[in-house]
Amino acid sequence: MSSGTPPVVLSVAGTDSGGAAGTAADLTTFAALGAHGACVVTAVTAQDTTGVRDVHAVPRASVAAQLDAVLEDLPVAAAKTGMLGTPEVVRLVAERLGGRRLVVDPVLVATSGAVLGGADVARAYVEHLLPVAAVATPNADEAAALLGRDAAPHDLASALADLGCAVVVTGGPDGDPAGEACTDWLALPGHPPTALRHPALRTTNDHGTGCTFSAALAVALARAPDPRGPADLEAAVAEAASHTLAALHRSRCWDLGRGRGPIAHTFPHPTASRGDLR
Ligand SMILES: Nc1ncnc2c1ncn2[C@@H]1O[C@H](COP(=O)(O)OP(=O)(O)O)[C@@H](O)[C@H]1O
Ligand SMILES: Cc1ncc(COP(=O)(O)O)c(N)n1
Repeated sequence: MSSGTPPVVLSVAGTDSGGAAGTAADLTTFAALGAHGACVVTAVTAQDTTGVRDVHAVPRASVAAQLDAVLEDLPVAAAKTGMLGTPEVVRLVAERLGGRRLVVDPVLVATSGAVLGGADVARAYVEHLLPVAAVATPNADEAAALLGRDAAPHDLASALADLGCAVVVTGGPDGDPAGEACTDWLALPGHPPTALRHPALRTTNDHGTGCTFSAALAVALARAPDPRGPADLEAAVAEAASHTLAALHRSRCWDLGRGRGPIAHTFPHPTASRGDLR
């Protein structure tokens, strides 16, 4: 690759009109971490910080055409999936991106509680996409929905890793009685799960956190020498968590919207330091 050329990382996700989650979170995270972002849109949501008002699923043929356009032209180093919306699109993504450096964030429910993928979508993830992914990043609720049963986060991580991919069951601050630490559980097929702990931040501006984390993980995997090796995987997850924590820290005092505000995707720029623009 010629000097200065960034790695290409692909987002396959839905849009969020409020600019907090989905495609917006992915592309801004890729840019912040020095990757060129390509994007395949699977759904258009009418969404703000308080909820999701409407979802338009992009037809399978159009998602397939977008995937073909990107894959036939660009050297995609890694990809991540967010909201896929329908079982047909989950299967399509498994066919086109399976076996690559692929991070699957199985988006089923938004921070606001809106359902973005039903039981049929959850089944398609388990049957088709997780077995061909490099890493899956469900939160504990999504992991339970995928397995159809509840259990402790480390058990959920182990059970999902049995499908053949590495799994990070992410945990927000609610998992800690004191609310001071977050524990993400990393499980690799055939290995006992490992607890990865980092400080918890008190904030209501966390819309888009899971998208930011999985996008940062895809960039780290794009650069990893051995993306399936335990050491590189653990380092990539730690990098993604630290990027996410820094982003949550930057947005913690923001006052945007009436609901759970966006996590910061931007890096402060010297010429854009006036925080009071309205
Ligand atoms: N309040 C918080 N403080 C610090 N880290 C957080 C906080 N909330 C989530 N995280 C971290 O952000 C990443 C994404 O997790 P999570 O919020 O569980 O995703 P999702 O949006 O899918 O529920 C994980 O590494 C998790 O530990
Ligand atoms: C289009 C789209 N993709 C993903 C999410 C999940 O993000 P969050 O869990 O922060 O609501 C979302 N709300 N909208």
